[in-house]
This record gives sequence, structure tokens and C-alpha cells, in this order.
Amino acid sequence: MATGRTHRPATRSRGIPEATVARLPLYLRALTALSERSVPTVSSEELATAAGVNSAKLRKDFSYLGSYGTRGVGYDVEYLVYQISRELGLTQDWPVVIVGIGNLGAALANYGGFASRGFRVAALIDADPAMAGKPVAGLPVRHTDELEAIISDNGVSIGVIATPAGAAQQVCDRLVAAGVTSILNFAPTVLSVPEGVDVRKVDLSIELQILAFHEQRKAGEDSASAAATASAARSGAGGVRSSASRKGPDGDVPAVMPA
Ligand SMILES: NC(=O)c1ccc[n+]([C@@H]2O[C@H](COP(=O)([O-])OP(=O)(O)OC[C@H]3O[C@@H](n4cnc5c(N)ncnc54)[C@H](O)[C@@H]3O)[C@@H](O)[C@H]2O)c1
Repeated sequence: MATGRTHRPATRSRGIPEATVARLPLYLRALTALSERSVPTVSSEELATAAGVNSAKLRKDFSYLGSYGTRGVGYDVEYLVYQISRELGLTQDWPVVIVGIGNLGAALANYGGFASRGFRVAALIDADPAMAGKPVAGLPVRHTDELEAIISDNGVSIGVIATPAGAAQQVCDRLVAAGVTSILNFAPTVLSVPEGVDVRKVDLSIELQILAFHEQRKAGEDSASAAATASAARSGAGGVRSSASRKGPDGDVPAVMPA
């Protein structure tokens, strides 16, 4: 669900394009599901469908990994899981800290999907002294005074920010100064970071706004179609057409103009 861009050039080291890197987790999720069902091999078409990606794009992406599959057999599921996990750096354990343990931070702390994917929540940090020591998801909340010591003691390089927007930049600065080089930002603000620090932004409201845009277009198409149907009915030409019968006999879609 991460949106936004990392502060990196379009091509990472070892020549893997950023767009390919962004699709690797989709393949990994689909492959993990196949692996859990003990499926030994998968064709590029099947995997592309499961990952929601075009199969030519998938084959191109896998060529960057040096994985070409076997003609007539497909890709070895377990080996691809290993290859993609290794490429994404998931074969090692990544300690992460979550800063801001309110509604969202607590929900993230309780999410079991991090640990199963190699991300260990090393500490939960909050500025509210009243929260210090309170257990959330089995961990005592630590006060922000301890932030630097927590980062260095645990070798943390990934920080998650779930504070109010107004506090996010200051939290980000402290994380970076303490040695964090990757930040997942949930606060609705643009963070500025020095060269070499990656920021990914998650914003569910932006995702909803994009869906609203598509909903609006769908509604526009439906009303245009209804207007054309009414117009055709008024002129007596062809009777009533449903929106499902809009395609012409040779597959083209006739232009539908509002009345
Ligand atoms: N990205 C998304 O899709 C999404 C969804 C929901 C919420 N949010 C954002 O996530 C943030 C948290 O939302 P919430 O509902 O959990 O808020 P919340 O008020 O419940 O929690 C915020 C927590 O941050 C702590 N905090 C404040 N300043 C801090 C600081 N300087 N250092 C450390 N901790 C600090 C507070 O004590 C509090 O516990 C907000 O910025 C909100 O807009 C984003």
C-alpha cells in the first residue's frame, strides 16, 4: 500500500529499475501463497494473473534477476521465493521502530505481517510520558527521550512514523541523525531528508481520492449512456439500448454523446 517515491534514481545498483523493485513484493506475495499450497512450479501467465501484472512485464522483471524459467515447465516457486526475498533483502532480519503509538501506531504494532516478512518491531516510541511503559502488542512503549539509544542499541535502519503531521519532520530528523536510513511515513506531510535516506509515504486518503476519481468517471459514463438511450428512445431510432449492449457488432464502441 505504499505510495509515493523513494529519493533514489530510477535505476538502483545492479541495474534493476525502480519500477521492477516495486513489483517484486507483488510477485513475492503471489509466490508465497503458491508455496503455502505446495505448488511446485508456475507459468509466467499464471503468476502474472495472481500478481495483477502483465505477463510480458513479469518476464522482463525476472530477466533482471537472471531468472528465465523453463519452457513448458515455468518457474520453480521455491527458488523464485528465495531469489526475490534475497533481492529485496528479506533473507535477513530488519529491526524497525514505530514512532507515535496512537491509533495507527498501535494497529501497526499489532499487525503480524511484519514479523512474518522479516521485519522485527524492535521498539515502540511515543512522546507522551503517560504512555511510557504501557504494553502495546507485547512491547512496553518507550519514551522519545530514549530514541537515539534504542536506534543504536538495536542497529535500527528502518523507522516508521505515525505521529501527527506537525511532529513528523522533527521525528524524522532525530531518526536520521541517530542512523536510520529508511523511513516509512504515515503522517500527511512531505518529509525532507538528506541524500541517501529513502522515504516511502503511505496515504490511504490519496488512494481513496484516486478511487473517487474513477468512480466519478464511471458515473459520468453511466449518465452519458442513459442520456444517449433516452435520446435514441425519443427519436424512435433503435429503441432502448442497455449499457451492456453498447459495443458495436465489430467490437468498437460507438461514440455516446450526452443529449
Ligand atoms: N497514511 C494513512 O493512510 C493514515 C491513516 C490514518 C492516520 N494517518 C496519520 O497517522 C498519524 C497518526 O494518526 P493516529 O490516528 O494514530 O493519531 P493519534 O493521535 O491516535 O496518535 C498519535 C501519537 O503520536 C504521539 N506523538 C505526538 N508527537 C510525537 C512526537 N514528537 N514523537 C513521538 N510521538 C509523538 C502522540 O502521543 C500519540 O500517541 C497522523 O499523522 C494521521 O494523520 C495516516
